[in-house]
Amino acid sequence: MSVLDEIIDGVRADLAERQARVSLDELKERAAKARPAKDGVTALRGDGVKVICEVKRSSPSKGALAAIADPAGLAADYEAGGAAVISVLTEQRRFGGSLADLEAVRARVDIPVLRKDFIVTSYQLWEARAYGADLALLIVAALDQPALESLIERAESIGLTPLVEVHDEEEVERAVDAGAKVIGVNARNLKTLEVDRGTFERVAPEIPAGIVKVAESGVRGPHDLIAYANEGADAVLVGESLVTGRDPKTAVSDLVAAGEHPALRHGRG
Ligand SMILES: O=P(O)(O)OC[C@@H](O)[C@@H](O)c1c[nH]c2ccccc12
Repeated sequence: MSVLDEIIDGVRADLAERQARVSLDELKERAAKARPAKDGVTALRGDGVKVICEVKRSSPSKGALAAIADPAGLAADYEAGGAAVISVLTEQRRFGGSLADLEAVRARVDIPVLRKDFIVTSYQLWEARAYGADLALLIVAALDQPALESLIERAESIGLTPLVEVHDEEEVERAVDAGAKVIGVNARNLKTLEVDRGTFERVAPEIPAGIVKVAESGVRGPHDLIAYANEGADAVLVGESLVTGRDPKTAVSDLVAAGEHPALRHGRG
């Protein structure tokens, strides 16, 4: 069984518990009271490379990264540094996150918030909306094609922007066929947990013009952002280097400044 399969088994067990506690109707009521979702596509397009900053306590590959006693405070630092979107890991077992983290972050920042989890049912999309998310991650490798299609549709119908994650050319094709408007290329293979920074350069040319391209994982600092930008990234998603660094706000503003440099040639379109 791959790491991804193991993670998803745990996610399904935790999900079953929440579903036993909170009915779908209750979630929908809560979602109806949430502030309307902000458009994730707009937030990730435009001049300069957008920076998505992640609140992440631990990871399956590295174990504990940072305690993050105050996720909302960290998100506020990210926002002050110029982040375009905040990503909040809500998976509990391997990443140490929760819906409470999502809710706390949502209450503190004005920019869009991404629910980062292993979403396998529409219940989780309703949760995302109920706890204030504007975007939700959908991992192609975790879903069969009918499930991917229906989750993209459901996400959009309730106002969420799906960030559809791929690892190779075949998954790009599936994402595009399913109607993805924002595609994230994850340099970390979720089956082996290895990071290959060459993944984006290989896979991004398969993504049609007009779709927002996000380079995910392995960004250590401005030089990695610049490399991804030159390979056509509209945005980068950064976690570990921000949560383990000493000054997240400055680290984000250094990334944002690098992404705004006029010499950068973005592959936008
Ligand atoms: O911490 P990093 O290497 O900067 O990576 C962030 C993000 O890309 C990574 O957390 C991630 C990308 N896709 C995921 C899917 C599930 C969980 C986590 C992820």
